Amino acid sequence: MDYSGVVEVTRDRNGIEEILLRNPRGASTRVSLYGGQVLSWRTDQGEELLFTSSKAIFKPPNPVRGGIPICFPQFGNRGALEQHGFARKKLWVVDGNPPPLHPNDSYGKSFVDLLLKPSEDDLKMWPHSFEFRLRVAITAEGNLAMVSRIRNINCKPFSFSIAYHTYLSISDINEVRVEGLETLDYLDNLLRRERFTEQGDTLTFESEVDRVYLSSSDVISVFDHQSKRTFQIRKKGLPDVGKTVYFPHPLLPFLFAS
Ligand SMILES: O=P(O)(O)OC[C@H]1O[C@H](O)[C@H](O)[C@@H](O)[C@@H]1O
Repeated sequence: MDYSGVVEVTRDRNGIEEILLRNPRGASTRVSLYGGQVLSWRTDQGEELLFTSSKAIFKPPNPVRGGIPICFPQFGNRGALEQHGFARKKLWVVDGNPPPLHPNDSYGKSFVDLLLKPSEDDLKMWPHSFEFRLRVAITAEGNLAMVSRIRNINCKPFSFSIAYHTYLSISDINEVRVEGLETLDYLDNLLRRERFTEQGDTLTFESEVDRVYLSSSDVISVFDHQSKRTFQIRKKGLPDVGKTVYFPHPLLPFLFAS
């Protein structure tokens, strides 16, 4: 089974296209061309798995606080660009003819490929010619899969950061624990990025947390005891994990950066 099941293309209130993907069992994801941002991921029972803030502003040029903003070419304020770079505030296009990916990245998945190229203005801020290809896919099992490919289209080397700034929907932050970050070093954004080592076996949350865990393993689990749901987050080629929890809001943004 190999299908690219784009079910529907709609326009949001600003006239920007959104693409709905659905798997045969009915699990779905919706991605906006604004920012290449996944805004929804639903189970086959229709339950939303991503959080979007009720205060999110759906009006360009604001970034949307919710779903999965793409941070590129900078994560956070670690660089000269605006917070999280410009990709989350740009209009992406659908790439009808992307360079081939590994067959496993297509097999049994419903997917769409998006493309971002720098505008003249972007090149003034960040003078590097790139093509950013993003594949968003939903698997036969209802998993959400994202693959990013950044191509340097001239010969001058450049470095960048990328993050999937994923806002997971959880029931009650007091009922959540995270496994897979034990014993790692992290930079604490609430303490001027000072470096600490994680001591606990699993992580629970009692107050605001804003950290980047360094060189994490490729599987992290987020257990939500109240909703009896476990998110398993698998990554490849992205070394670090960030974790931000705002209190008292019931959301657990989770992100990966490199
Ligand atoms: O408000 P935004 O620009 O979307 O950033 C949202 C969050 O991004 C990261 O998680 C940073 O570590 C946080 O300090 C920041 O609050």
